[in-house]
Amino acid sequence: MNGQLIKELEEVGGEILPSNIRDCDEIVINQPSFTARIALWGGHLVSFTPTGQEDWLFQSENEGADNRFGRRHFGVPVCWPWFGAHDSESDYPSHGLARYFRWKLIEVGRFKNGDIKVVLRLRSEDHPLVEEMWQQPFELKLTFRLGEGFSVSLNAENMSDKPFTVSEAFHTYFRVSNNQKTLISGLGGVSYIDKIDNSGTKVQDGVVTPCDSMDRVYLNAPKLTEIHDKKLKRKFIVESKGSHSTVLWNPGEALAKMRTDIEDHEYKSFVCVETANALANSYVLEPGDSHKLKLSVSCESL
Ligand SMILES: O=P(O)(O)OC[C@H]1O[C@@H](O)[C@H](O)[C@@H](O)[C@@H]1O
Repeated sequence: MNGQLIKELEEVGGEILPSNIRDCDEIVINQPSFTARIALWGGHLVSFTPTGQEDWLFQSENEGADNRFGRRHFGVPVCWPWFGAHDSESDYPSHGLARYFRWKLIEVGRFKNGDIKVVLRLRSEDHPLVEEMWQQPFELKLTFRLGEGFSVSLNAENMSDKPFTVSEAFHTYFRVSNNQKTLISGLGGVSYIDKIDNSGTKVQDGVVTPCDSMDRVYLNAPKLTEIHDKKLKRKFIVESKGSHSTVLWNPGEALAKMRTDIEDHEYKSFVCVETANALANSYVLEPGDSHKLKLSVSCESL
């Protein structure tokens, strides 16, 4: 890796360490007010832990399968350029290709207010398999802003001469003390596709609680959602830009037991609130155009 970048990373209190995620390096940033980890594998924020608090993000104890598309994606996985199953290729992984390749660190520094900035990039030409799975050239840039809270922005550019359709998400695993007692507000009155009830359309009545065994795509969703955790006396404020869908997911007990990437009981410790453009909110990216998807997370005491 570029020596100058390593130096700049060290200047902001960061270092590159080996990780057990696909034997791929991880960026670790230690500040007086927080510690954060970003995996180059999949370009995802693995952990964000303000000093004296529990991690805001969930990680499984399970090592996951070791095959090419075996997953080990918690924290804030990046799903792009398709969300869910691929339209025609049944052997392609769900939720796109971005979380299965090594991203490159291209910039590190500070924002004006002192927040840490880390930028990663994935281009189609970085790996022959990327070009095989998605024939039209693209460039993805992920910008992490780490401070009192964190934000992640995904800038996607269509470098080809033809339009393509994108569905995408930040599939964030928020750590909670007990999914049964977690409450999500901000989605009242919004229509959603209930994927575990024959993908029927329903309308959200008030808050979502308990957060158990659910797989819902809220379409044309509001920009602000809150996750209330009474036991930890905290709420996450989840704000989105360039996103029109919010996806809520928790596997529940039965599905968790069938999955090979999490321990049986771990479904109780997270809820996925995903900043997305999915199903009817997918969009067409014209040649030369780019689109920015942004997630900002802050936390307040309850
Ligand atoms: O196992 P994966 O590919 O990370 O996906 C987990 C879940 O992610 C959610 O976003 C989907 O709506 C679910 O249908 C899916 O099961």
